[in-house]
Amino acid sequence: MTSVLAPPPEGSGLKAVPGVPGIPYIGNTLQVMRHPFDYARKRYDEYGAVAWGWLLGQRTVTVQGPEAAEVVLVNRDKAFANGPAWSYFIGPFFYRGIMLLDFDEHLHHRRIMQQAFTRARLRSYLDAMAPGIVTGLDAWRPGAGFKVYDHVKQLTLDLATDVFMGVGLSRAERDRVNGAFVDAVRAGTAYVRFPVPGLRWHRGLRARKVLEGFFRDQVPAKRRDGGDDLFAALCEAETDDGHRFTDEDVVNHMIFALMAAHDTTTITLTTMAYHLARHPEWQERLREESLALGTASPTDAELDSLTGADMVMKESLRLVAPVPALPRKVVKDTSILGFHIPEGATVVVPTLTNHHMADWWPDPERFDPGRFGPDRREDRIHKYAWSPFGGGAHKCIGLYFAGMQVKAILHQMLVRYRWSVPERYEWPLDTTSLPSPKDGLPVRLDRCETA
Ligand code: HEM
Repeated sequence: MTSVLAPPPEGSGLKAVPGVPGIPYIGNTLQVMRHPFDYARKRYDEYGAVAWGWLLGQRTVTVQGPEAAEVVLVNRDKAFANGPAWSYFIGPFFYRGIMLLDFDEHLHHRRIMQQAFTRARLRSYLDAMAPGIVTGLDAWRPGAGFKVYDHVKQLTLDLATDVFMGVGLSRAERDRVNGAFVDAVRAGTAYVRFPVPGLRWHRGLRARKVLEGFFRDQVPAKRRDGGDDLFAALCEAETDDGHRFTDEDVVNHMIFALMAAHDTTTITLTTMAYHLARHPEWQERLREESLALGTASPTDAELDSLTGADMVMKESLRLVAPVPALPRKVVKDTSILGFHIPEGATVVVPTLTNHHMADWWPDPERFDPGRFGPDRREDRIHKYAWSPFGGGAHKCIGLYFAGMQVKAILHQMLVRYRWSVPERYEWPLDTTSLPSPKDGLPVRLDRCETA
């Protein structure tokens, strides 16, 4: 039965947010997590862009479409806060990560962090990453049933150890740290949100301790010795007016940055690999583009020139947004597109499903990288129609780095391997946590004759 979230203040001219809340606390959580696309379409058809329901234990207003996304992400009257919203999901595991800070404090940290993401720094990260990409890919074993997701995830985790931490680790130590990250990320979408030994939440809390201990032990040496990695960059980062991170800030930001970087990049590359397997003509086009560079280790400018790869990356980020939803807590009464949004509610921008809205994207389910070509630029329909990196004050600080890393890895994959899936294969996408293929995306991997 339809019920309104809260009556709007008298004389405000605002409308009440409609919705079918469902059973308190549980509501429509299972449908949203298991069938996000169907559910979003149904809700949009019934209620339009702004509707509410219980989701993961909270009264949640889901706002669909780029217009509402812009209001929330640009956050002109500072009514939407990141910290309390994200903390609910990942706070115990990613405590005081920059995405969980708000307003003046967030700005203060962001200005310092920006020093670790300058063009010069990114170039040195790319240089540090290049040998690891080659070694990692050369170790892949061609054949049937090669699980792309699992291998790419291992590769991006290993690269993170080189580029982000810049510390030589034994395989066992790497696996311990990498395992802790995996547990910390998975904990965010636990159904049971308190520590029961053996379950996701409990494992996440234990993982946080492992990570804190690991980074805390390394900070003094990093501060002393410096380096070309993100860890050293965060230790050295200083604004023009002399602000720097404390040791605790560095630990918190490192833990967060690793999480922010590796799963998102893995999902992007896996989605690209999936569509390139289903569309061999695009795979060939990108391979030719890569081979035409005529170099074993492309520079950032050369990677930028891979326009086909860029279009495929954008289309893959559209079809599967690695961060599927951006939650915000409403810290004062406000409005979205004429609807009254009361303080205390949670608002969610569902990027994953927004990118599939037929009102904004022609033939939205179709893999069609050409929509990002210079002659079409379908994303220009609205500034927030394509927003896999979010927007406003919290817009992804690593978006350029992500593009470089994804293209550097894809380039090396294309020149070494050709991969395919059976004609009718469709991947089973798991959307209960960050999106990923349930089957790991098994492909037939063959070495290219040119490699
Ligand atoms: C394809 C890959 C990536 C995607 C799709 C992605 C997506 C996002 C999104 C949607 C947000 C905004 C969250 C919000 O507004 O609540 C964000 C924030 C952030 N991302 Fe990324 N990200 C990617 C890669 C990276 C990489 C490689 C790094 C680091 C090297 C990174 C670091 C961050 C950080 C630090 C924030 C928080 C920024 C802030 O709150 O000021 N991301 N990312």
